[in-house]
Amino acid sequence: MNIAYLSIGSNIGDRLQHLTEAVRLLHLHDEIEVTGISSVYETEPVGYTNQANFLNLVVRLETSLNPFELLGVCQGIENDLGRVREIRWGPRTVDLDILLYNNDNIESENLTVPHPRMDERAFVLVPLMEIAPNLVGVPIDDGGVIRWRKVEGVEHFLNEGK
Ligand SMILES: Nc1ncnc2c1ncn2[C@@H]1O[C@H](COP(=O)(O)OP(=O)(O)OP(=O)(O)O)[C@@H](O)[C@H]1O
Ligand SMILES: Nc1nc2c(c(=O)[nH]1)N=C(CO)CN2
Repeated sequence: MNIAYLSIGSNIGDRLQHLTEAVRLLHLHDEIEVTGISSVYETEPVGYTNQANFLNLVVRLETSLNPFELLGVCQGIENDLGRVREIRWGPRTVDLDILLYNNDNIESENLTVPHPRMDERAFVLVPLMEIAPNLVGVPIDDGGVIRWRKVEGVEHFLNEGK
């Protein structure tokens, strides 16, 4: 079984309904089980700022689909929910991006995983951190991404009193 994380966003129409329907359609797929859903966040547009605010969330999936099959399902859901592609990074009824697929690195014409812009997008990292705190990473100068790991905190001094 494979584990994937998707970012889902909407900034046209009934945004929350679009997000809800996208998650429902994913979960209804025979080869997908949605096993984690973040909170929904209202976010200002990045990349192309002359558009309405988005609602964003991140989901965790377990799936027998390969990454390219999963991309096809995502694009089918976008089409089912009426997405029209007019302006790059522009308004959309719904957008489903594959963030991570296992620990795979995929570089192909139609699919790059990890998503190439995920580590510069708070609308991705904040909901991802909520459902997978051990997965958030930061880019490093060789173009890679280091993955943070949680270590012991420093709050123990609070128990020592002042
Ligand atoms: N990880 C990925 N998830 C989804 N689509 C991807 C991914 N990597 C590459 N693509 C390709 O990107 C193409 C354009 O996707 P789309 O129009 O949704 O981009 P966008 O969401 O507006 O911008 P961004 O990719 O910056 O989020 C898709 O047709 C798809 O083939
Ligand atoms: N806040 C926000 N901004 C965006 C988003 C998005 O989902 N949320 N998606 C984009 C293209 O993928 C471009 N800009």
